[in-house]
Amino acid sequence: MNSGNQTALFSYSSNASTTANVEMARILTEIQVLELLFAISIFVTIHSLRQGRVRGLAVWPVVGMLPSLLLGLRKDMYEWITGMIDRQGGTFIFCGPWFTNLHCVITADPRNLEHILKTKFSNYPKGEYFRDTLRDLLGDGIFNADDETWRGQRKTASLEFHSSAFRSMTVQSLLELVHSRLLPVLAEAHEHRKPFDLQDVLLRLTFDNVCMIAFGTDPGCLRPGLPEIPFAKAFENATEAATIRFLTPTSIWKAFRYLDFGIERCLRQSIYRVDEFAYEVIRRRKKELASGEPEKATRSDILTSFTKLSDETGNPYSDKFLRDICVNFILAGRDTSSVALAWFFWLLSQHQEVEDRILKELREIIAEREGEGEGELVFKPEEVKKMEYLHAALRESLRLYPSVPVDHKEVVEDDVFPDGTVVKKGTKVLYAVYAMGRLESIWGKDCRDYKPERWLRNGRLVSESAYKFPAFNGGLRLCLGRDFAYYQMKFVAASILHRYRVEVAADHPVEPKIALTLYMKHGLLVTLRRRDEA
Ligand code: HEM
Repeated sequence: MNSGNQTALFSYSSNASTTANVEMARILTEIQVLELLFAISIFVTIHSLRQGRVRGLAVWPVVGMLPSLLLGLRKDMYEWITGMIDRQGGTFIFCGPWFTNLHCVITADPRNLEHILKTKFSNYPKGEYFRDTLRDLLGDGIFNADDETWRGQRKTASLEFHSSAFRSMTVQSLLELVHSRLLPVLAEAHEHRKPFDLQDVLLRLTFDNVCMIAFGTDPGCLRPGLPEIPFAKAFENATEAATIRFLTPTSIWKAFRYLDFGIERCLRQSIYRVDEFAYEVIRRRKKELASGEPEKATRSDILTSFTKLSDETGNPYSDKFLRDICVNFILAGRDTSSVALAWFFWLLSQHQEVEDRILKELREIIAEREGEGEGELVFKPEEVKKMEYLHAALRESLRLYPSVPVDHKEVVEDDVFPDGTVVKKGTKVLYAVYAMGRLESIWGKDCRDYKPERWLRNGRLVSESAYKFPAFNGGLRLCLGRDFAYYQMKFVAASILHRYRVEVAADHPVEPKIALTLYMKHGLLVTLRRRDEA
């Protein structure tokens, strides 16, 4: 019994020491693991920060530069990118998390832009990633197309944009919109003395205008009471939802689309409404053209022109292709000039001396009129052409606030940029148009000042390389609507400024929104004061 007890005691103490040893070993292992993890994290942190010194931002395992990007997004993202590019000498390689589409090269070097947009144009298409992301909305339209699909549309649309019929249609449609819709809406706002969102009013104006150009139809967004128009709303929702795809891993948005879930469901429904409108207009137009009424057949909008043409096989274009063409033109022209005008009016409110010079120019132009009656003053196309200071003021505003703040290409074959950056096949390349307007290396010490004189020599407008000032893109894909956009902006700005002083509401916050187009995040709240008021 005793010996048995002793054995039990012995065996107990031997068991106890084994358990203690096991416990000790476990604790030691845990400490070692913790030490190892600690050492690894110190190593990773030092490595990431060291990488940061060379590459501009710390590069963390798995998430890459995402933490710094998120910090940048909390403030002003465009300014953050500008600072980063400036510190990196003009080109910056962003390493996104491995599970996202965010890896890219961002450049603001004019030499690189010339290389991408002109010299090696065919090596830098929009690419499959861009096309895939926007295909549901844009189809095979000019914005989303490369190679032959793009070339054919570009050629036809370019001929159209330069035809005198098209020019007079755009001039006439704008005149009607400004004088019978914009000015009455402004007069009403002035009468009620209440602040209103000028950016919204301008957006309605350019949306109606571009629909008249693309479809030959006026959706009527700009009307007293500023009604909500289902087609315009659907277009806006579709663009916003499609933009979100750029920030979402491809597999995730595709899964959401498959499940018809969340933002993808909203996108599908919005595109459905856009299509409903587009196909109805196409159906009506084809019927009109078939009826042979001469008045209808002489329309010169984009839809009518393309409907009369045939594809390379000699067949008329399909309704789907006509829809794609029109939707792309609306996307191109619906908000670019309006947001540019909103920033322009805001800059003017900060620079009285620029407004005074514009008014002087308008007075001089009006003074040249001879023997004209007292009726409502309507600026003529030849007068708009003479507004060179106003042109310079708008261009300067686009330099600081480009409507398309960042643009995108994809590399076809490995290449080296003129600044020495190596780009591999499939790399996404962004060119930071917003940053380019704020680089001392491009514009000198006063790069952040608003100075229309920058664009004038002896009072005459001088041009600048599109690779230094790419607000309208450059090279073979230069904006097709550039001349019209300047005409539109000058006509609208002159018609408003001649009648009203635009006063931005005190303390109204002004900052850019992160989107494909540089909207003012909170709109532009203004009141109007008539020029002839005391
Ligand atoms: C201030 C106003 C405008 C600005 C700043 C602007 C800017 C641009 C930019 C940056 C591009 C290149 C986009 C890209 O390829 O990714 C572009 C292309 C284009 N723009 Fe504009 N745009 C303006 C107004 C307009 C208007 C009013 C129209 C038509 C009525 C228009 C029609 C086009 C078309 C058709 C393209 C495609 C050209 C191509 O890919 O070959 N734009 N525009």
